[in-house]
Amino acid sequence: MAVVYLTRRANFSSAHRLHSPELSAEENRIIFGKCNNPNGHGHNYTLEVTVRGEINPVTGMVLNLTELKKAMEEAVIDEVDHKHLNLDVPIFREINPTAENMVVVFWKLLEQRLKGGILHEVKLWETENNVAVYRGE
Ligand SMILES: Nc1nc2c(c(=O)[nH]1)N=C([C@H](O)[C@H](O)COP(=O)(O)OP(=O)(O)OP(=O)(O)O)CN2
Ligand SMILES: [Zn+2]
Repeated sequence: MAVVYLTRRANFSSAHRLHSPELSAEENRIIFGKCNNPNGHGHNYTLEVTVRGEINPVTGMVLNLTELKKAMEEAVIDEVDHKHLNLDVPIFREINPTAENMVVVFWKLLEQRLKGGILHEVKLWETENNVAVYRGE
């Protein structure tokens, strides 16, 4: 049986501030620099989600891409698009919204939604030069 990797991409826009409550104000400024500005700043993120599985011989699909689109929209995009992550998204009130933390959070949301252990990779482009990847390890 052939195992195929299937990827769907989605875009969203969010504001965030990089800040750790475990650090002093000065340490936060030193570590996070301009990204620690209390007013926050925005990114146009690109999320890429890859599932992995055998091709269903009847449908010819690993997973219907329409289902993957819906799962991504409902589990992730609707929660974060046009939001200030630190203020409007409960989980990021507790977790610093770095790209690394975001991919792990998104993995958990998508894994619950997709079920069946088919999730392979969650990739988040924060800018065209900065990308974080998580494979559930
Ligand atoms: N390990 C991480 N480091 C940084 C993260 C992150 O999520 N993980 N995030 C940021 C900021 O969010 C920052 O906004 C990154 O974007 P930007 O400042 O635009 O990036 P650059 O200065 O590198 O801009 P280039 O145009 O790519 O030069 C910072 N660090
Ligand atoms: Zn940023």
